Amino acid sequence: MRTLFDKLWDAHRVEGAAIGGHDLIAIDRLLLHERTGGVALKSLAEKGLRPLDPKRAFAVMDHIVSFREGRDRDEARSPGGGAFITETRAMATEAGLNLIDTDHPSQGIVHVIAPELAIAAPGLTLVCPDSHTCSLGALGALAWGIGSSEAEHALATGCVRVKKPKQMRIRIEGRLPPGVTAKDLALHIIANYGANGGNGCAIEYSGEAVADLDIEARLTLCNLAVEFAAFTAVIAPDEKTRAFLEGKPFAPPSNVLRQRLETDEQAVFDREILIEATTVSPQISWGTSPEETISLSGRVPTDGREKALRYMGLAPGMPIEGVPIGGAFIGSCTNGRLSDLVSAAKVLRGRKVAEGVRAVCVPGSQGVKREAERQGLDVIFKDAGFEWGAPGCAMCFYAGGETFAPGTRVVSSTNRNFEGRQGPGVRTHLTNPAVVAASAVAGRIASPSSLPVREEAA
Ligand SMILES: CC(C)[C@H](C(=O)O)[C@@H](O)C(=O)O
Ligand code: SF4
Repeated sequence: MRTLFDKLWDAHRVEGAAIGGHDLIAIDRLLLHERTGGVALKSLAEKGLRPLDPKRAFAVMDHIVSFREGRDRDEARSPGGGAFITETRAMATEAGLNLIDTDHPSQGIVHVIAPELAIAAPGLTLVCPDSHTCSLGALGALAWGIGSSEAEHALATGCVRVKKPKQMRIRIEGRLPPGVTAKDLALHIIANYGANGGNGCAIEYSGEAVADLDIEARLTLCNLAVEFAAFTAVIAPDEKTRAFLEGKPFAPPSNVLRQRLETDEQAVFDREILIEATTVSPQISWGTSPEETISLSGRVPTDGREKALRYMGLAPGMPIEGVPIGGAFIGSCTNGRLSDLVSAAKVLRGRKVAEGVRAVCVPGSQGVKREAERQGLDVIFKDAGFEWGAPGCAMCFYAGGETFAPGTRVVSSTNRNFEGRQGPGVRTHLTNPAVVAASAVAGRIASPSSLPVREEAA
């Protein structure tokens, strides 16, 4: 009796190659970005080695690229950052990798474009020197983040040496209430079990509420697994997965996509968690770790955590709703997909961002941007007073260069709220895109339902 994860693992474990408790796992597809992937390519070239199978590797530009609409090809968002772009391009080209360059029609955040292009698909192993590679497990792939030197190894050998993790199943039964998203579910889990709750495990998310999620929402749920200290996350592929991937450029053939891939009924996990979906509410982080999260209608905790409170400029026991903000960001591999932009635009339509708030939306990929523009979402965002950016990680993490002013309180659709994550002194509150939009309009942390009724709707 095996779990889905066991099946993925066994199908890729190289027989007879285990050493010191580690297995050798064959990698189907390797993703690299200009921030950490370029390092791996450079180191490999310096050793005089070449990728074993360059067409299995994809070099993507996302972390350092400028998010200025109309940016130039080599324009970075941090001083000196252009070298990451030009060097990665040169080495990826020389090595014969698939290159998704800054001006490529599919460019975007690696974890956003891998599903869009079906580079990630059920049954495949994928690695990338980036921690949020766990997102791709949402498609039934075995995908996890590695270091640059492991990426170099994977390029050269097509394999990665890795210890098989323990396994945890998180079943989410029942239905999420209206207005509660996959982001809220993920934050709820981290808040309740702690940022170390995943404890290095491979997590399988299952249950009615997970089956109900569309693929983009599943990607969001799995994206935050690494903030739960999990090795990775997986979700069994279903008809939605197949429908999502079919016909995309790198999709496996239909008969492969149709294979059943799921946990056997009697399979045993090292740990099981059961969550009742109806108990989950919209969430927002108040502190400097994703576990420092409360319900949007809740109050800042009164027990300890003084350092986080001081950094965030909050007092124990105060309601989080109503706290004035200076910035809003919608984007990232967590919530920078079309459905995220749609949910924010629904709140923004016919409304304006409050004075004194800098609001920025950066679609996760060129594909997301194109579709959003086709639907007129860019007009809604811009009319409301949002900046509309060019795809990339943008303000999800500070890379030097442009950011919010020090001390600015920012509501953000991203996944990390560490001190300085979005810039020196910047205070990040993680939440879902609709709450980001509502807060931008209100000029304070606010739920969409608390906004005054729009004139046209009155
Ligand atoms: C730069 C990269 C290695 C990093 C990661 O691994 O996650 C980044 O994407 C992040 O989100 O902090
Ligand atoms: S969008 Fe943010 S979390 Fe995602 S890969 Fe980029 S920097 Fe990392």
